[in-house]
Amino acid sequence: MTAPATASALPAQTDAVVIGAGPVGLFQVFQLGLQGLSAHVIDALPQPGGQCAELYGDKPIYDIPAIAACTGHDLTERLCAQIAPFAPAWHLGQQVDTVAALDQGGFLVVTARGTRLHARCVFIASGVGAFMPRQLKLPGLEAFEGRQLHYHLDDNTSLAGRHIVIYGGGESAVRQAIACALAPEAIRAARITLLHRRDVFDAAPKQLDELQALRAAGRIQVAIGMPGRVVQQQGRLTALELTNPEGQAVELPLDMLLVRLGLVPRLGPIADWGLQLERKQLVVDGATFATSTPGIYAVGDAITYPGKRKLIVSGFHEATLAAFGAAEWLAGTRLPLEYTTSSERLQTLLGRRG
Ligand SMILES: Cc1cc2nc3c(=O)[nH]c(=O)nc-3n(C[C@H](O)[C@H](O)[C@H](O)COP(=O)(O)OP(=O)(O)OC[C@H]3O[C@@H](n4cnc5c(N)ncnc54)[C@H](O)[C@@H]3O)c2cc1C
Repeated sequence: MTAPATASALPAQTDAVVIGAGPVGLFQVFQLGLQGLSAHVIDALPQPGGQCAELYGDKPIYDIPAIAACTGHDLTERLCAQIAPFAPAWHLGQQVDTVAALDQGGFLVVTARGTRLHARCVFIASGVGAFMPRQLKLPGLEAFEGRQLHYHLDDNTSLAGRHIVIYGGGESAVRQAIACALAPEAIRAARITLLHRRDVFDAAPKQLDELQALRAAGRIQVAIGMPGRVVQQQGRLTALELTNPEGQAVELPLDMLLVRLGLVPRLGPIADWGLQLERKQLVVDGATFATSTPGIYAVGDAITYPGKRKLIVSGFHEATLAAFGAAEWLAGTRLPLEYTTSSERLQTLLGRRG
């Protein structure tokens, strides 16, 4: 952890900040809600779900208790619905840079986008690290980021009249190309090109069928080649120069380039927060999931303890005990176990009673 911070602007107050909106961070919010603790959730990605949404959104998971099969996206949706009664505050698309103990108690949590939160306790559910888009490195390309070069696209961004090139061969590139082709006509791109180094795409069979149908209908074009150079005119990115499979240099004109080469996890600033680490994993007490700093808890793939398994169900167990650990630490006393089936207090918190 960095030195005690002095706040320049008044940060929002909350019981808990949950760093990471993967499946374990989401379930952490639920368990905190049952303890009557409010939460703000922060994730570097623009949407919740962590690895489930980003790495296997359309693939099936078979080992979630009582759900015979669901996809990564399904699980994320179910978890978001389950925590809705607790109305967490969301801060997506921003990485947490600093967690600092405050002289007056609690922690100041600051993100790269300047969000400042004063929390009574902090839960690190950061998985394998903050997911950042894998960048396309070409001389001069970086200068177009945010204008013609993007790594994420909001659903309602208007591409009307433009030629968008989506670069990548994995699930997220394919999904993005399909979404662009099926966008409402008023905002749909004039031309959509999916660019990959070979004509083989790694996505779920349903998506591959959809891609094939849209290609056959001429709504998505596929370009094969490796980008080697940017072409610009009067400060505008006008094309990418590709080396095609025959080894020739060809130009692919474009108005917008969306790079979807997957994500790379970065442990990032967590290593600077003064917490005990073992092989880049946070060391926790397996009874309360407290880290080496009182008031900071850690759960999910980010942690290590004897017997740790990197499974979603293990993370759910950890989140449950971490919420009890924090609630008892804040209350200074042991708290009773209540069941959601029979506790009026819990049912009221869940919005199941009038
Ligand atoms: C291909 C694949 C298939 C899998 N299949 C299964 C399965 O069938 N069953 C199963 O149980 N498990 C499965 N797993 C493992 C499972 O996905 C992980 O155990 C689970 O995602 C861990 O959840 P988490 O919430 O701890 O971390 P993650 O899902 O990694 O989420 C962590 C989140 O924290 C964010 N973050 C990190 N650092 C910061 C920061 N500083 N600021 C802001 N945000 C930050 C990241 O952006 C990320 O969104 C699979 C994993 C993979 C890769």
